[in-house]
Amino acid sequence: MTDPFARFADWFAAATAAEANDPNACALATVDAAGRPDVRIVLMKEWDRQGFVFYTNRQSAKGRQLAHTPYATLDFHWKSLRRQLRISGAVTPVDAAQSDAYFATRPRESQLSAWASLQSEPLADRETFESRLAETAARFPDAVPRPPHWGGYRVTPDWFEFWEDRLGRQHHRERFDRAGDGWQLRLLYP
Ligand SMILES: Cc1cc2nc3c(=O)[nH]c(=O)nc-3n(C[C@H](O)[C@H](O)[C@H](O)COP(=O)(O)O)c2cc1C
Ligand SMILES: Cc1ncc(COP(=O)(O)O)c(CN)c1O
Repeated sequence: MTDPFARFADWFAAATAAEANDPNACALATVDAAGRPDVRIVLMKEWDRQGFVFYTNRQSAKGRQLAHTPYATLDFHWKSLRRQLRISGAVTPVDAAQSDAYFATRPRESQLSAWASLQSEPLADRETFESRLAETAARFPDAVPRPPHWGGYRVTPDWFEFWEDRLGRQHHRERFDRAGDGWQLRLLYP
């Protein structure tokens, strides 16, 4: 199979069937303005041939890092399957219509949190956050609009690596590199 998206569909379906929770959880690696790496878990919410989308606060540490260096690597580890998948490429913001559509599917509490949380900024105490949540709830008694600073990012892959555990650490690694309109598949030593 030399189509990494078809392979992704297979592996993601298997992970969805096998994992106890969050088969869409992946580590998101970014680079800060000083060239230092950073990493945290996000949930991959949408994907197609254009790439893999997660949602966050664009003013967070990761948002600032992506504004400065618009590249990222995602790393899924499906423990029950003993599989790892890395996906790396350029990152672009998801457009307003798609971000609005996703935001509208979230529970009200999560929507309020997106307004009330100054994600990654220091928080003096828990009460400060709770009073910001209460103010936001009063401000939006009905539908909660998407905050302008909250939205999706799409990682458009230029490579994938599908890693599978084998006995004796003789693992199987398949690396797909973008090559013109298609993909070049090579094995890597474990
Ligand atoms: C399982 C799991 C899923 C998460 N999903 C997201 C997510 O989709 N978006 C998000 O902004 N933060 C998510 N978080 C929180 C992030 O890991 C992180 O704490 C937060 O985004 C701030 O990261 P930053 O300071 O590097 O920007 C998740 C955490 C866990 C443990
Ligand atoms: C702060 C934050 N933002 C966004 C998400 C994405 O998931 P959801 O849209 O389902 O809340 C998560 C998931 N843990 C999260 O913790």
